[in-house]
Amino acid sequence: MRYSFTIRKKRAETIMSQVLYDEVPSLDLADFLSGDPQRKQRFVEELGRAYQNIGFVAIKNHGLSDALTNQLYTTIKKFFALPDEVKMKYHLAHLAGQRGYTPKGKEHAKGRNTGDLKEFYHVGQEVEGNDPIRSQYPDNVWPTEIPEMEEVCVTAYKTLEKAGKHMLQAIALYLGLDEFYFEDKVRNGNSILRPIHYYPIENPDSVPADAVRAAEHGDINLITLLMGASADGLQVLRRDGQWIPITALPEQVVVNVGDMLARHTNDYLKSTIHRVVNPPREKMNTSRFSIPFFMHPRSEMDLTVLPSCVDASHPKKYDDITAGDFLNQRLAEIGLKK
Ligand SMILES: O=C(O)CCC(=O)C(=O)O
Ligand SMILES: [Fe+2]
Repeated sequence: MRYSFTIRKKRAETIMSQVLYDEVPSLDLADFLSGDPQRKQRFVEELGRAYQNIGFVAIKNHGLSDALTNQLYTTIKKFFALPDEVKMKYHLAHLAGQRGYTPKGKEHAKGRNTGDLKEFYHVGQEVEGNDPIRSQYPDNVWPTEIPEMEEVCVTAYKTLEKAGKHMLQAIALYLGLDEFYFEDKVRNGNSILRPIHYYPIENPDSVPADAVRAAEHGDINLITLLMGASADGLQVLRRDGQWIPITALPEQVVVNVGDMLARHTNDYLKSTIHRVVNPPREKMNTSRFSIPFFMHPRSEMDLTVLPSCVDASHPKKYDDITAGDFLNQRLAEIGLKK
């Protein structure tokens, strides 16, 4: 039986408001794509329930092969192993970190001044077809020292983008929208693949006392698909204030709700605060790598709160804004844009 969105929402809220997850739920994207209406519906319900609560799931069968994953890690490790002065050739300050390399300690979480203990590389959309949006995006930059980086990163980008579109179809169904509601909004969207290196620190006393790998934050975008989250350190903040470690398996990708989707749904779906904590002092001299894919829509997407997410007990919390304006606001707040 299918409930209307409002009834389903109320029912889920009464049942689920008591639930505190001890771990992030695991789902199989193959269920959604199986062609079996019941399996598909179950995926939608479980995903929605997780997103109303903890804001994170771990999924398998996302389409990224082990071979591609390994190739991607090998490639980005080679890049980050280059000397800082070589990597700095790919730091393009005028692009607000949108493309290429961002050096150590540059980005900080919203509301903080101390930079995170990380360096990263941004890969943006390679526009397909004759879409005039091409003129909005800066070109990708590719390090000449690592010739395979372009192909590996673009292939991973397109694969994660496809998985992200399927996740958005499931989200749209959960919200009582047309399954393809997000399709035209994310076509040639402003998504970013961000390989991150949390670099080794030989002397922990040499960094500010409050410096962490990634300080607590919510992601800016619609949804994030995160590879490599299984390495120790990533934690999500549960509603009761407790930090829950993410324990994804190597074959899983973690997919979480970002602030744009939370805003569009009036916080019906939760953009949960998360962080990457430092290892114990004696292990500060080790590296950690992760590769989030931040799925952004086209800048013109209207993030105005969906009318179906507003009622007497959930008044509209956010002003109307486009995705492009929201992104610019947030880039300034995290130190990447003036
Ligand atoms: O490195 C991780 O596991 C998470 C990174 C993250 O949350 C981010 O870059 O937004
Ligand atoms: Fe994040």
